[in-house]
Amino acid sequence: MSEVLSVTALSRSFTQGGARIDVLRGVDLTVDAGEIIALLGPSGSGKSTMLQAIGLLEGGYGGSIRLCGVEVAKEGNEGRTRLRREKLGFVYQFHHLLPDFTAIENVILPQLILGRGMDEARARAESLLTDLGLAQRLEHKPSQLSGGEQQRVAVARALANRPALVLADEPTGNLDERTADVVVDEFIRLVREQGSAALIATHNERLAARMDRIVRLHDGRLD
Ligand SMILES: Nc1ncnc2c1ncn2[C@@H]1O[C@H](COP(=O)(O)OP(=O)(O)OP(=O)(O)O)[C@@H](O)[C@H]1O
Repeated sequence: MSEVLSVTALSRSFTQGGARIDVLRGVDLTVDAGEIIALLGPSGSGKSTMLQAIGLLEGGYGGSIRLCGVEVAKEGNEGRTRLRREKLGFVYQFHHLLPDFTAIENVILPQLILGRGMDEARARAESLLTDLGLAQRLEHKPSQLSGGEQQRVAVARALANRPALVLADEPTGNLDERTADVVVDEFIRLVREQGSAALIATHNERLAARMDRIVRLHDGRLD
């Protein structure tokens, strides 16, 4: 299996009010192409911090992150931005959709940023949203959609560029249990269909059991 992500000795500390907390203390993780991994850990254990580092959203960490064979620390800002756009997709707890754009526009936009033509981007967005049961909601704005629908649009947006790795931070944390189950099932199905890997932080052991592998963050390391 080819390797999508290799994290070695990842560390991250914060200093708050003069006190230093070591949130990540040497995290090692390898993710193979197409692998779907649940990241579990109690509140405050550092799941979001870990996803932010892997998401190349923040510097300030120690250790090594290799994404699709590229050592991230050796890249400048431009290189990191390109890697993020080309290789990663993100789903957050709250959808973070652009409020003034329709569902389909929210899914088209990241594709245009990567240079895909409008017709192709629109066709891909429509196909993903239809697959997620939103064929009748393409022209709705986020505020006109239910929480579960908004999260489906966020899933479509994350997958639009066929990322090698999807990072999801509590993707169904604000949904009721039944809706969360359905959205996670659809999410996993689509990720599998297109062969992406995924690292999904969750508190929910039941949802985690549907994934290929579970890793647990504890005392700043993965068990
Ligand atoms: N920018 C920051 N400055 C100071 N401390 C921070 C910062 N970001 C995170 N922390 C601290 O790092 C620890 C880990 O936070 P993080 O959000 O990564 O945990 P989590 O496992 O995702 O928690 P939850 O499941 O509640 O979302 C917490 O104690 C938090 O207070």
